[in-house]
Amino acid sequence: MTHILIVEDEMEIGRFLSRLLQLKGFKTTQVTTGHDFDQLVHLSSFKLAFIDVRLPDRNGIDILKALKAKVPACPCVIMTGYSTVKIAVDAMKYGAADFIEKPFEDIDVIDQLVDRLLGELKSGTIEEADYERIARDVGCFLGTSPSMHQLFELAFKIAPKPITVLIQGETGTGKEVLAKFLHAASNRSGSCVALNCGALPESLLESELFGHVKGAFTGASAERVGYFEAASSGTLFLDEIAEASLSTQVKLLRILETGEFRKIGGTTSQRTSARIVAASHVNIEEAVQRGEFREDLYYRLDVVKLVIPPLRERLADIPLFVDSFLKQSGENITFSADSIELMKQYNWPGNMRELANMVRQIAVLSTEGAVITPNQLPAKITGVQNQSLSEAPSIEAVHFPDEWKRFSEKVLDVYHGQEDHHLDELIDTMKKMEKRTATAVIQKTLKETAGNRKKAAAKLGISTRKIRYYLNET
Ligand SMILES: Nc1ncnc2c1ncn2[C@@H]1O[C@H](COP(=O)(O)OP(=O)(O)OP(=O)(O)O)[C@@H](O)[C@H]1O
Repeated sequence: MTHILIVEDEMEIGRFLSRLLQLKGFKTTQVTTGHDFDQLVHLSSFKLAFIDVRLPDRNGIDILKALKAKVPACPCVIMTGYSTVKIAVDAMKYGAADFIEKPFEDIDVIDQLVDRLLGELKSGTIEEADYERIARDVGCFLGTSPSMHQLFELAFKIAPKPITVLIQGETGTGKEVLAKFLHAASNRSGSCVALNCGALPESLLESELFGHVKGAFTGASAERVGYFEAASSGTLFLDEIAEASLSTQVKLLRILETGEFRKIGGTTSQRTSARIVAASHVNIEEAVQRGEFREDLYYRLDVVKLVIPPLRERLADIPLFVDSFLKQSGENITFSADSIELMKQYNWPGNMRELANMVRQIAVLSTEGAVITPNQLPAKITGVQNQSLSEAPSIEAVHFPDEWKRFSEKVLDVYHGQEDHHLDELIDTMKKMEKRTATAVIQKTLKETAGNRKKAAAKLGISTRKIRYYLNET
C-alpha cells in the first residue's frame, strides 16, 4: 500500500488530510514535530510527503532537506499559509514538488496533486519534459546549464498559482521570454499583454492602464479597454517596472492591493484577475534604497523572484544557442570551431539578444552553406582591433554600400531587360533591402553617437523603440 507522510502540528489539518488520503486507499503516518520526524525509521517507505512549513521546534524546509537527502525520489508538498507563500516558493528551490495553501479550499486540488505526483513516480516521468516542451513552444532555448533548468523548473511549478512574479536579469537575458513561458505554463485562458512601464506617457497613464468610457473626456470618442482589462484572466507583463514614474507606481500599487479598477468616466469598479509578472534589468531593492522605487510596491511584486543568469555565466552553451538561432531563422550556415571558441571567450554584455542579433546579421550577409571564420566576426569578439564602439566598423557598415550597389545594379538590369527576373521576387528583395537600409543607417549613426541610442534617435528623427525594432531587438 502506498505510504504517505504528513508532518503537521495542527491536529485538525493533519487529521483531515490523513482521512482524505486514507479514503483514496493510501496508508498515512502523521508526525507533529521535528523531533518526532527524527524518530522515524524507514523513511524510504514513504512515496509522498506533506510538510507544514512551520513546526513548533523546526522549520519545515529543514525537514524537507533531511527527507530529500535520504529519499531523493520522494516528492514533497509544502503546506503553507498565505503569508508564507514566499517561503514555500523557496522550498521548491530545495526540491519541493509543489505547495498548497492552508486552509484547504478545494479538496479536488489535493486529489489532483496526489494523483499527479504519484502518477509521475510510477511512470518515471518528471515535470522536466513539460517545462522543456513549453520552453520550446515559446521559442526559449534553455541550454544545458543547471541554473537555467532549475529556474525554468521552478517557474513551471509556480506558473499555475495566482501569485505575482518579479523577473530580474541583465538586459537581453530573456525576461520577456520567461514571462511568455510563465503565461504558457499557467494555462490561463486570457492573453499575455505586455506593457512597457517606462514608455507610458504621463498624460495617458490612467486611460492606458484602466481604459475609459465613451465621452469620458474630450477626444474619448469610443470606449477604450485598458491594459488591466485586456489582460484579465491572462497575464499582464509589466516590463521595465523600475522605470515607472512615481505616479504610475501609486496607481499600480492601488490596483494590486484591491484587485479592482474603474474606467475613467465609469461609474462601477471592475475586478481584474490578471496575473502580474513584472520585470526589471536593474536591481529594484537597490532602487528602493535610493528612494527611486516605492518600497510597498516592491514588496507587492516580489512574491516570487526569478533571476535569469547572464550569458557570460553559461558560455559552454554558446554552440548550442548559435545552432538554435540559426535553425530558428532557417539559415544554412555554420561557424568554424575557432569562431565558436572566440565567442565563448567574449562576455556578451547584451546577453542572448546580442548573440541572436549577431548570428542573424552574419547569416543575412553570408551565402548559403558558408562557414563563418573569425575574420567575419565583429572586432569586439575577436579582440583584433582594440577600437572603441565609435570607431569599430560594424558588419553593416563594411558590407552595406557594396550590397546596395549590387542590388541597384540588379534592379537596373531587370529594368533594362538585361536580366530575367520575377517581379514578385524583386519586390520581395526590395522589402528586405528597405529594412537592411534602415538597419545599416541606424548602425552607422550609433557609431557616430558612440552607441547613445537617444542621441541616434534624435538625429534620425525616429523613436528609440523604432531603433530596437530595426535592430531586431524584439
Ligand atoms: N532563452 C532564450 N532563448 C531564445 N531566445 C532568447 C532567449 N533569451 C532571449 N532571447 C532573445 O533575445 C531577445 C531579447 O529577449 P527579451 O526581450 O526577452 O530580453 P529582456 O531581458 O526582456 O531584455 P530587456 O531587459 O532589454 O527588456 C529576444 O529576441 C529573444 O527572442
